[in-house]
Amino acid sequence: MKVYSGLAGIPVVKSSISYIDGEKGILEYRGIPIQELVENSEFLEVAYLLVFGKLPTVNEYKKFVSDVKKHLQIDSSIINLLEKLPLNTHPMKVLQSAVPVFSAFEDVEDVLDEKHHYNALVRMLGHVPTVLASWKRISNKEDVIPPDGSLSYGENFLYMMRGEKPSKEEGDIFDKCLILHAEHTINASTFTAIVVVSTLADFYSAVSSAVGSLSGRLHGGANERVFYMLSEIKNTEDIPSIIEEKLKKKERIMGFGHRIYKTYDPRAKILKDMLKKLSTKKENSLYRIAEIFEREALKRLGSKGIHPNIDFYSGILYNMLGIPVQFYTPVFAMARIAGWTAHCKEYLKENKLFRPTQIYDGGHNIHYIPAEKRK
Ligand SMILES: CC(=O)SCCNC(=O)CCNC(=O)[C@H](O)C(C)(C)COP(=O)(O)OP(=O)(O)OC[C@H]1O[C@@H](n2cnc3c(N)ncnc32)[C@H](O)[C@@H]1OP(=O)(O)O
Ligand SMILES: O=C([O-])CC(=O)C(=O)O
Repeated sequence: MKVYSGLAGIPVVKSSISYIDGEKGILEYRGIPIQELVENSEFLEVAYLLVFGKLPTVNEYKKFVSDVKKHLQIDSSIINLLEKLPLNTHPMKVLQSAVPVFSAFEDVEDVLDEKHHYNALVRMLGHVPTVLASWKRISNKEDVIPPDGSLSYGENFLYMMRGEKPSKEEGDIFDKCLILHAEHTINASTFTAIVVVSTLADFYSAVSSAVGSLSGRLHGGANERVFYMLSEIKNTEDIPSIIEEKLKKKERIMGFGHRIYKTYDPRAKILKDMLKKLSTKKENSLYRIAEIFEREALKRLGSKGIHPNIDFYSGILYNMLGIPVQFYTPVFAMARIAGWTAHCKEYLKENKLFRPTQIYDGGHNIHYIPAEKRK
């Protein structure tokens, strides 16, 4: 028997939700290239596409958006809960704690029932932006701003978080970021979600667990670390030695490398293009640093198939949109609700409890030693 470390290269599902060609740098959602969706669609439409397998008709989409917007308002008990938390609680932990509480507002009769899948999806898409924006305001001792359903999904989030309405351009940029983060086959957090749902736990438990999985620095948590890494650079001439030093110490370069992509992550390319366009209008020193960092890191890592991933450039865009650094990974989670839900729903069609095995390499017949005799 052999151990498949990290399950690398082992298929655990058949799925029609998204497709990656890691050699060519291709990503498709339900067969549609990511570039085309970023160009033409909006996040909630993409969420619908991912979960229901097709683009919605005009009426289907109207109903879906209206159902999500009905859930932008959260119960005052959730705000009370947030108000009791220590002010320095990381927003990923806040999110991980808040999502299971949403189940108190839905009578989940049967996890296999598609009604639950729909209800949980629209509730989480509606509640999560409000929880995050409220936590940003509460933790800064600012007044919570109620949602404004007349704004687009992304505009409303920026408004609730910042306290001022974003421009149309800011709303569009944010929406495109959400599309790019919505889904990515069986990554660690999506795998977590389907493992949880395979026990027939509800979708809130699956998503809460997935949020925990996404928070780690080898996964979504890298976007926050990239921002700190780049912000610490005072002089661009130091970049080559900073990279050398990290590699010498066997440290990972945050925002670089991927289990599946052995070339440039197509999402990073789109984010970089968006930043490049914005930087021609307004000088952005962090983007300039990131570009030089990328060039220098690629000189050392590119030949090993280690390139920028989605987490490398996203934080610089979020920074431009006025989103505080600790909220970069939570914003990733907000978008990924779509992918997690799509996979949970798909997995339950032919559910099989996840229960892998192990190769035991411990001892046998070892006897209990009373505490006073232990060394
Ligand atoms: C949304 C996302 O989750 S995207 C990924 C976000 N995570 C990061 O940006 C963190 C930095 N990146 C990494 O740690 C890795 O690239 C991972 C974990 C994402 C994927 O790596 P894996 O496929 O598991 O490869 P693994 O960890 O086995 O690394 C293979 C080799 O590449 C090296 N390597 C991989 N990524 C990096 C990196 N970012 N910096 C330096 N070296 C790296 C490893 O040190 C290892 O070298 P070795 O064979 O000499 O020991
Ligand atoms: O696919 C992965 O392993 C990580 C990733 O890029 C994502 O989840 O977006």
